[in-house]
Amino acid sequence: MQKVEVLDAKTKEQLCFLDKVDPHSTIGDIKSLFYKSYPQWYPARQALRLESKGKSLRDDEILQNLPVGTTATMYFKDLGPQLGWTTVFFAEYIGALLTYLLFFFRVPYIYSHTYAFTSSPHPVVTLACVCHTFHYMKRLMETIFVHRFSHGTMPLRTIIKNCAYYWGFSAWLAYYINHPLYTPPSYGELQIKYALITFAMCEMGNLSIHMSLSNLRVDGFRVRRFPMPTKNPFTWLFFFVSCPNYTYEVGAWMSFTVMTQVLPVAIYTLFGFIQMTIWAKGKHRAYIREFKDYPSVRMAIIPLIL
Ligand SMILES: CCCCCCCCCCCCCCC/C=C/C(=O)SCCNC(=O)CCNC(=O)[C@H](O)C(C)(C)COP(=O)(O)OP(=O)(O)OC[C@H]1O[C@@H](n2cnc3c(N)ncnc32)[C@H](O)[C@@H]1OP(=O)(O)O
Ligand SMILES: NC(=O)C1=CN([C@@H]2O[C@H](COP(=O)(O)OP(=O)(O)OC[C@H]3O[C@@H](n4cnc5c(N)ncnc54)[C@H](OP(=O)(O)O)[C@@H]3O)[C@@H](O)[C@H]2O)C=CC1
Repeated sequence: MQKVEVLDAKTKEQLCFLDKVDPHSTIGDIKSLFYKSYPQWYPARQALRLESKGKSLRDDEILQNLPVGTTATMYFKDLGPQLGWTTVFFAEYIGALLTYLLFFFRVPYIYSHTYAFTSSPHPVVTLACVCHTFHYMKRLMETIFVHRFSHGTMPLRTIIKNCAYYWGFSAWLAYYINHPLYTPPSYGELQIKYALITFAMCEMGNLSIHMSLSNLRVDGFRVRRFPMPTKNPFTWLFFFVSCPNYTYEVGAWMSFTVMTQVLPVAIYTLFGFIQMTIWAKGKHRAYIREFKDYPSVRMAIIPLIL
């Protein structure tokens, strides 16, 4: 049996002393024991570390494999309120989807009252609504049926930030696309048709990558692997980039920009691109660090460039 003392990471004050812990226990088990003494800190809120400012231990790490003596000293940090990913994504995506529809149906008090519940004479406006709705419905379905998230939860402050981002931008895009004075794209049907084709391809590509990532975890979270192209041609982008799901996501929004020819859509695409590039570069660096045989030709998000 092993002893575990848990100290507050900030004050170094002892919060708990567990004197009979099975050495095969995981960090997740220790969090559950700690939770018994502190019911306000459910396991998902807890971060346990071996150094007060070090890296948080993963829930699946085993006590006897850690570099500790007979008494393991761990530092506790409260991560604050947490929400499950499915709840978070429902709030983000359903919010974005419904906000857009308010503008599409021109509910009163958005545009002049003479336009209340009228529809646009331009077919591209309806097509844009179908594409936007499809995009978020797809992401909702992926959240339920495809993704296997490693973090069980998300911080409450992240959901507030993400909802502001998605709902705010959805309203802004929808306002202009569904505006009674909206003018269709300069090159008419040809522009719309090509944009629709690339949009559909990018959506299929994005789904294919999400399925590949999910398949990496079919046998649980323990085996560490990096993603590889499969027989599905949409996954061949893995030959060139570490995060093709982001490449396809940016492609879908670029197509939507060409389809609607609306400046706020281009601005939203740019914001998404910047955010995804930051994440992709971080993940790319992590893959290179972890896997010595990582393909050197791969870039983070844009083949051969970025
Ligand atoms: C016209 C309208 C305009 C509107 C404008 C609105 C402006 C808003 C701009 C904001 C832009 C935001 C863009 C969002 C786009 C969103 C897209 C998506 O929805 S993508 C899918 C959703 N994904 C995410 O949102 C990412 C969420 N994930 C995270 O935030 C992090 O993964 C994490 C915090 C959960 C964990 O971080 P990670 O790097 O994996 O862990 P570390 O161990 O390195 O820790 C770093 C740091 O975070 C603390 N931490 C870790 N876990 C948690 C947790 N569960 N809760 C709270 N805090 C956590 C950890 O302790 C570290 O802190 P430190 O102080 O260093 O100790
Ligand atoms: N329009 C916009 O502004 C933005 C849109 N998005 C969209 O949302 C989608 C999801 O975003 P995000 O969560 O950041 O995408 P990620 O690529 O970080 O993750 C997608 C899923 O794949 C898992 N995963 C990732 N890498 C691996 C790996 N090497 N092995 C096993 N599983 C892995 C993740 O698990 P884990 O829980 O470990 O992360 C997660 O479940 C994006 O693909 C994009 O389509 C995202 C950001 C901005």
